[in-house]
Amino acid sequence: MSHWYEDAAIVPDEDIRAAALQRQDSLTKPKGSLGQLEKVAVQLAANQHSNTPVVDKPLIAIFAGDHGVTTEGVSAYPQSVTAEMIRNFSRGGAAISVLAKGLGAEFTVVNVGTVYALEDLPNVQDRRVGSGTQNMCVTEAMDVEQCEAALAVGRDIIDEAGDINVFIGGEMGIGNTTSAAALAVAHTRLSATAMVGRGTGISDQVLAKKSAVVTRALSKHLAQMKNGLEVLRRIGGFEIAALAGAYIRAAQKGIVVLVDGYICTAAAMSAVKINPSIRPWLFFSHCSAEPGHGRLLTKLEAEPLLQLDMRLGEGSGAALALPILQAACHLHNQMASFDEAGVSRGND
Ligand SMILES: Cc1cc2ncn([C@H]3O[C@H](COP(=O)(O)O)[C@@H](O)[C@H]3O)c2cc1C
Ligand SMILES: O=C(O)c1cccnc1
Repeated sequence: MSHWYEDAAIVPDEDIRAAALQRQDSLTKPKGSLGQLEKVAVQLAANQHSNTPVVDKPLIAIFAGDHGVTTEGVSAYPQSVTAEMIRNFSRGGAAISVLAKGLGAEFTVVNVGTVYALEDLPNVQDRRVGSGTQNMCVTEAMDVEQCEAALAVGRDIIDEAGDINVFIGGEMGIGNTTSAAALAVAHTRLSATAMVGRGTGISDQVLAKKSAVVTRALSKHLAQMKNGLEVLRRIGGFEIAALAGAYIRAAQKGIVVLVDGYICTAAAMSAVKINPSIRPWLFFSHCSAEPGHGRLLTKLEAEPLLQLDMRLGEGSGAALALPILQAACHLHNQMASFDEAGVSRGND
C-alpha cells in the first residue's frame, strides 16, 4: 500500500537553475560576492521553476506536544510548560508571537498532543492525537495510528493554508530535545553524548542522565528501527511527526520550507528519510547552541544561514532568517546586470 507521505515532491527545474546561475553572474557585483545568498536564490529559482523566485507569503505554524520521556527528569522545566506556552503563544507573549507579528505572517498554533486538553484559545487548533507520547525508554513513543495521525495533522495544516509560498514550522514540547537527540543518534550513528545538549538549561548531572536515557532508548528500539517512519514512531514526538508531515506536504505542493533549530532539523531528517525527494525544498535558518544541531546539519549537508547562539525553538530562528531568504530573491530579481548598468565586466 502506498501512503501520501511517499508521493514525490515537485522536482527542481535544471534549465531554470542554469539560467539563474547565469543571471547571478551577469549582475553588477564580483562573481560569487553575495555568497550564500546567491546559492539560495538559484535553488529557489530551480524549485519554483521561475527565474524570479519569491517567498513573500509565509505561514508560521507552531506544533505542540508532550513527551512521556519527561518522567526520566531530562528537562529543566516541568511538563506543564508545554500547555502554558500554548496560552502564551495565543496571547502574543512568546518570542515567536512577537517575531510572527513583525513579519506580518499568517500564524497558527496546533496542539498535536498535550497531556491535558486546553480550553478554546484564539489562534490555537486542537488536533490532539493523544495525551502526550509514551516514554521511549519503556515502549514506543507512538503507536502506528498515532504516528500516522500526527503526520496527517502537519499535512492538513499545509493543505488548509491559504495562498502561501514559504512554510516555517515551530515546536513546543518540554522534553523534546531528548527526542531530537535520540532521532539524531539513530540517523547519524554518532554517540548519545555527541547529540545530547542542555536543552532548556540542565546541569552537568542531568546532562549525563539525559545521555544515558538516549542510549537506553536507542538500545531498546535499534533492532526494530527498519525505516525512517519506524524511527520517528518509536523515539519521536507528536509535534515532531506533525512537522515532518508538514515538511513533506509543503515539498509536494512546491512550498519552500525554512527549517528552524535542533528539534525541527530532527523532524526534517525524519521527513527526508521517509521521503528523500523533499530534500531540495528544505532551507535551514540557523545553527543552534545545541551541539548536536551542527552535527545533524552536517549529516544533511545543510548550510544554515545564521549563527546567533540561539537555543529556543518555537520557529524563532526560522522567522529571523525569512528576511534573508526574501533579500536573496529581491537581489536576484532586481539588481541590474553589467550590460543594463553600463558597468565594465572583470576578467574573472
Ligand atoms: C518557557 C519556555 C519556552 C520555550 N519555548 C521553546 N522552548 C524549547 O524548550 C523545550 C525543549 O527543551 P527541553 O528538552 O530541555 O525541555 C521545547 O519546548 C522547545 O521548544 C521553551 C522552553 C521553555 C521552558
Ligand atoms: O535548537 C533548538 O531548536 C532548541 C534548543 C534548545 C531548546 N529548545 C530548542
